Order: sequence, then C-alpha cells, then structure tokens
Amino acid sequence: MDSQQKKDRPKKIVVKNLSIDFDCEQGKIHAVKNVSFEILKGSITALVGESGSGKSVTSMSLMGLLDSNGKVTGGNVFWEKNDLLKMKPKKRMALNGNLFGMIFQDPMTSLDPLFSIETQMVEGIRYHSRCSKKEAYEKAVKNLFDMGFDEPEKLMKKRPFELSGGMCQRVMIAMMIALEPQFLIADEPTTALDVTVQKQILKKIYRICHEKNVGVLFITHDLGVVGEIADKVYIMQKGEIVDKGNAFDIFDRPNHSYTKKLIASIIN
Ligand SMILES: Nc1ncnc2c1ncn2[C@@H]1O[C@H](COP(=O)(O)OP(=O)(O)OP(=O)(O)O)[C@@H](O)[C@H]1O
Repeated sequence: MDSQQKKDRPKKIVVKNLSIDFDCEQGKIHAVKNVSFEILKGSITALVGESGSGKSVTSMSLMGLLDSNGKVTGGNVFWEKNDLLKMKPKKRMALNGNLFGMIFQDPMTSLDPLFSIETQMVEGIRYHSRCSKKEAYEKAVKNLFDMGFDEPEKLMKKRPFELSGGMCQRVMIAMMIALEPQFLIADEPTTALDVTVQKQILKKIYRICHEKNVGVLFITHDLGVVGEIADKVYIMQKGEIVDKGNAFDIFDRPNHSYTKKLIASIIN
C-alpha cells in the first residue's frame, strides 16, 4: 500500500468479537457476546435494541469506562494500529478526550447545576486542550452558535436549570464538539425530548457528522429515530448482534424476526 492509499484509507474504529461479562451476586452475566461492528469517520452507525440488550455496556467499553465488576473477556477494539483494549489505562484515558466525545440521554446529569454554562464549557475545553481562557471562551461561543443559539454570550451566563431539556442537550453537544473528538458516542440522546426537539437534535448530529467528518455511534432502542440519519444499522438483542445492514436494507429486507418486531413497533 503506497502512502497516498494509506492516507485515503477510511479512518474507523473496528470492534471485533467483543465479549463482556459482569460478576454479580447471582453469578456471571454475559452482557455482550461476540459483537463486531465498525464506526467510520463522517458516517453514522446505529446500535439499536431493547433495554438491557448491551448497547451502553458496549459503548462504555470502547472508552474504557466499564463498571468495576465488568470485564472484557474477548475481542479487540482497533483504532489505526492500536487495540484500545490492550493499551495501558493511562495512555488509553489520555487518548479518550481527543478520540471520543460522549453525550447521554439526560444532559442534566452531565451538567453541574451550580455553575454557569460559561464556567462549565470554558473549564471543560481547557481541561482537554491546552488553550487560554479567551480561546476556550471563543471556541464555546462558536460551537454554541453552530448548535443554533443566536446569542451564545447571553446563554453562557445562565445555569442549566434555566434552560429546557433540548437546550441543555444542545449545550452538551456543543461542549463535546468544541473538544474536536474524532468520534461521538450518542447514547439515547433524544429519548428524553419531545418529538420536535428530537428532530432538531438529530439534524444537528447529522450535520456535525458530515460537515466535521466525525464518526458517530448512535445508540437507541427506537429504530424509527435512526431510520433517516444512520448509514449503517446494527440490531442488538440479548448481548448479540442479530441483524445488520444499511438503513434502507434493514427496513426493506429485515433478516431477523426481532428486526421485524422493531419495525412493526414503529408502524403500529
Ligand atoms: N455494573 C453492572 N453489573 C451487572 N450487570 C450489569 C452492569 N451494567 C450493565 N449490566 C447488565 O448488562 C446488560 C446490558 O446492559 P446495557 O446497559 O448495556 O443495556 P442497554 O441495551 O444499553 O439498555 P438501556 O438502554 O436500558 O441502558 C444488562 O443485563 C444489564 O443489567
């Protein structure tokens, strides 16, 4: 492979045969079994399945953030030449900030109610990238503006409880994107929001992915949510991937009975 081919090679995270167990009082739980998928930069990969199917555990393992009773029992997570699962924890954590950004279902749990948006954004940006307060402030303003806030300076004076759920989620996305991650893991980011706001947030995630060439892993229990924005869809059930395909194929030609059930639940 010549250097130009190497340069043109799509950048991606490759998850291969990932298995995760938890030790519990009742014994071992096999939460994730032999799961394989890819997250390409500039593309949206959706992981879809009902509650408890192993979506969040899978994504937390990519970031090295499994609960202490959890253990990866097999598989690899490749980023370029590195297997993230084999890296020393310190090196892995240092890589995380620049490699992955994460947004969750409830932005209120990620934002501190005591501090203004300005304090949280400026400190968050400075924690992950070496820059002055002024530079961090300017980055925050720009990214809030990109997320649809017309007067970011005014917004930054507010504290989270003064904002709606949808506004807090846009603030969280702005904060993550200001850190310029290569991949964004969005775990049920629209589940707590009403339908109109859901659509707004989906549009923003779609734009970030395609304009900034960010690879998105979108986790949801609702196949309907990702139908319009996902490039590739993986269906998870009881810790396994039971179906996969591009969004159109999944809807048009579902292979697995569970996928058919998920589609029926959207239509009915
Ligand atoms: N710390 C833990 N100890 C024991 N079991 C756990 C732990 N964390 C997760 N699990 C189990 O792993 C399985 C997968 O959980 P996970 O949270 O990934 O599901 P999910 O598909 O993301 O569902 P939800 O959307 O409800 O979070 C579940 O059976 C869950 O109970």
